[in-house]
Amino acid sequence: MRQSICSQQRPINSNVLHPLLELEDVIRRYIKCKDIIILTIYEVSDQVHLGGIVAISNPLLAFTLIKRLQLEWRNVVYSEEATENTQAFKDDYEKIEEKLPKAEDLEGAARGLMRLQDVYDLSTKGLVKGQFLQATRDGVSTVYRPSISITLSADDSFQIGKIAYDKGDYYHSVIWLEEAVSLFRKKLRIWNVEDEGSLEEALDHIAFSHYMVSGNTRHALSFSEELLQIDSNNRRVARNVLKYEKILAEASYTEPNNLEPRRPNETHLLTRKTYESLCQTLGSQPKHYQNSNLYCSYETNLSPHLILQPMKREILSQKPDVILYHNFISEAEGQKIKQLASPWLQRSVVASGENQAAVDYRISKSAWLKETVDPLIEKLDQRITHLTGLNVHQPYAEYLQVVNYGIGGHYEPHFDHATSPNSPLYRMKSGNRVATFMIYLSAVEAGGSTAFIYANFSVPVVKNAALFWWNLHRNGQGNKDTLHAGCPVLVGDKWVIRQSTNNWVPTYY
Ligand SMILES: O=C(O)CCC(=O)C(=O)O
Ligand SMILES: [Fe+2]
Repeated sequence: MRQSICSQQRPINSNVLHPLLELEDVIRRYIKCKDIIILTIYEVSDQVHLGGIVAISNPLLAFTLIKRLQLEWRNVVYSEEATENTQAFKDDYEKIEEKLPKAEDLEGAARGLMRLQDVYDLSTKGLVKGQFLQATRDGVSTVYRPSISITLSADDSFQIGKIAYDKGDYYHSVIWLEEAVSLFRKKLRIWNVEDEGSLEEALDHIAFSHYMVSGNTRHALSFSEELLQIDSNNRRVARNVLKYEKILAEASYTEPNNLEPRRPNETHLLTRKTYESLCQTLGSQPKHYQNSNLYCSYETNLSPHLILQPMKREILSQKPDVILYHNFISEAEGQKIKQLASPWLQRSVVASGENQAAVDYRISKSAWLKETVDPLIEKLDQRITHLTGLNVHQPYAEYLQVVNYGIGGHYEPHFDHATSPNSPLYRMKSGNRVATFMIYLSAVEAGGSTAFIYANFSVPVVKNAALFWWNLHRNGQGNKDTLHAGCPVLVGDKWVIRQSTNNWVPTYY
């Protein structure tokens, strides 16, 4: 016997769960609807309740949950099977539909999953089975072991492949549709009302993807032939079969040298290889015992405010200077900052020429907190000043920025200082960013480290610690060694506060 939904303990504090809780209310009232509807909500509830909030940090659960709420629920509610006695249910569903994840959320979740798969070199077959496996020279290694295993269905794999396909990303469509085809084949034409895809759809899309990604006409032909056997009246597919046969029969046809689909470098990142290996490992920086200049100490910066409670300082690197201050913020302060920022979070933007824009290479949400919002902000500002000697008030600095990276959220390699005179920083006459002070407000379960690309090391997320580095040399020139990145969050929810100080020069100088 399943436990009643109403008696189950509700999880708290997760953005993704709000619409689910409302759905539960609707469902409770129409619990006598078709079994399939009840099953779907039970399934989601079970998964969520079993692992609580921890489980929702699993990217596979996040994707399947968003897919259920965005796509599968709609398919069930508007299905023929659900038409009897469900008009009232439909009305309620339409009332809350606005709050449910949108198609763009589903696309974002799928693309986040593909990003994680690329950066952490995860096997697609493993992901489908709920495992986070990475190919190594000696076999496979487990990158992360989830507390509950979420397997992906044929339709889940189809949906990820289809999202890649619609973007013209045939590399990912091939690898995900391969899984979808093999799972749909095993289902022997059993169709679920909530499903969007089918074996026919998957064969159709994979045939064209193979043709597009590596000119693999033989694969395109064999998938099209399989489809034609199932759907013999499909004239379009029959024409495709003829087309592929003709190409292969041409005297001038030569098999492409490399039929392995090649991964696209969408953001044209030159340092991608180093960046990804730093996200997977922690790099090869010397250890403290190998370099006596990298040591831990208590720091007061000669400030009377820190004499009684010095800060635990760990020097991580000297080229560039990077320092980690442990326990910089308390648990309660971190919680409070997250609460203050939450209502104001919006998609993060970056300087793009003279403007600001949302870009694929930075995926997170952020909010700016002025000192007037709460006395805690001023308290933190002062603590930063006591420790670093830097003035962190306007116009010598920006406002505190709180950043939240969800699953797959990242910030590809970049400099915090402006490298072009057209940067908005110069237009505001605030000077360039001298230093960055970044506080980790949360731990993550896997991924999310801060990677210093040229310096070849990465810093794992240490909850409540603060990372500090100088972006500029003493002469005001940008320090190229500071190229750094926020690796994608594999499992968890990463929160940071960042503060950049400027070398603002008053105009009367
Ligand atoms: O999140 C991180 O680890 C790095 C963030 C970062 O580089 C930035 O916000 O400028
Ligand atoms: Fe940065």
